[in-house]
Amino acid sequence: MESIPLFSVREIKKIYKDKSNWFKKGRVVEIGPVSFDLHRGETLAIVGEAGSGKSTVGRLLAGAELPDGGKLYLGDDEINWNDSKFFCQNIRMIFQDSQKSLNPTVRIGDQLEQPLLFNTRLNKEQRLERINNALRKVGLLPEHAGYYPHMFSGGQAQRIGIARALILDPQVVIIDEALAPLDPSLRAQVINLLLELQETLQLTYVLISHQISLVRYLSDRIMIMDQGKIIEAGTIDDVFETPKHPKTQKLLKSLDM
Ligand SMILES: Nc1ncnc2c1ncn2[C@@H]1O[C@H](COP(=O)(O)OP(=O)(O)OP(=O)(O)O)[C@@H](O)[C@H]1O
Repeated sequence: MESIPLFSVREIKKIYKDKSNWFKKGRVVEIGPVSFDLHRGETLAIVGEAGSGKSTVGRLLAGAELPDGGKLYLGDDEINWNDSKFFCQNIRMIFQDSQKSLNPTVRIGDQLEQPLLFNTRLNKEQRLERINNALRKVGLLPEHAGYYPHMFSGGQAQRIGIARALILDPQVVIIDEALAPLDPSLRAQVINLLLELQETLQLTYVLISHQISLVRYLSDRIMIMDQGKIIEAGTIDDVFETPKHPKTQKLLKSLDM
């Protein structure tokens, strides 16, 4: 294993003023601090109940939200939080509802072309080649570029979400609850696809899920969050075999293992 981690996260945190209801008005919600190191090709799962802060961490990692503290490094380089182009090119996110995150009025090919237009200097022919390759990588066909989102099933839409995340050849991919909405057989297919892509492209994944059962076979390490804090972290085998925190033990008990 390489000695320098590919992706290092140091004490990132986010502070929100809770506006969710009148009684809690003014209450401060603090997410983090969160720190971890990931080597190239590894997967970290972030697991926690609704509201534990995992999606906030995902958005911070992808540069979609600015933190109230902390640092990110890709290899040796500290990432500038305001460098959205750098985030676009290196750290991408796959969302839960691919169908909804696609623009219904724009053909898939044009949606895949947008990040290439904004972030690369490829010419039209090169862009088309990238789009065809991205579609093939996720098990779709070049002719699918001419289709509109509604012409795809949920599983295919998820594949398009993956193609879109990979089109700029990122190093880190944040997968936020992207497996939860799929039925078990489709989910197995998407998990296999993610594992295959990870191996061929040496991708580094952060997998965010509220279902601990979904992450076991995809992850090397796991971090459990509760009320904005990390309550347990370790290798997947250690945490599954000897969970230390009572909440982790409860999450695992609910698995019916
Ligand atoms: N934009 C925001 N403004 C104010 N509070 C927020 C904001 N985003 C998240 N929060 C608060 O931060 C906490 C964590 O939310 P977050 O969505 O990160 O949790 P989560 O574990 O991903 O939950 P879920 O699975 O429901 O998405 C919650 O208390 C939420 O109300």
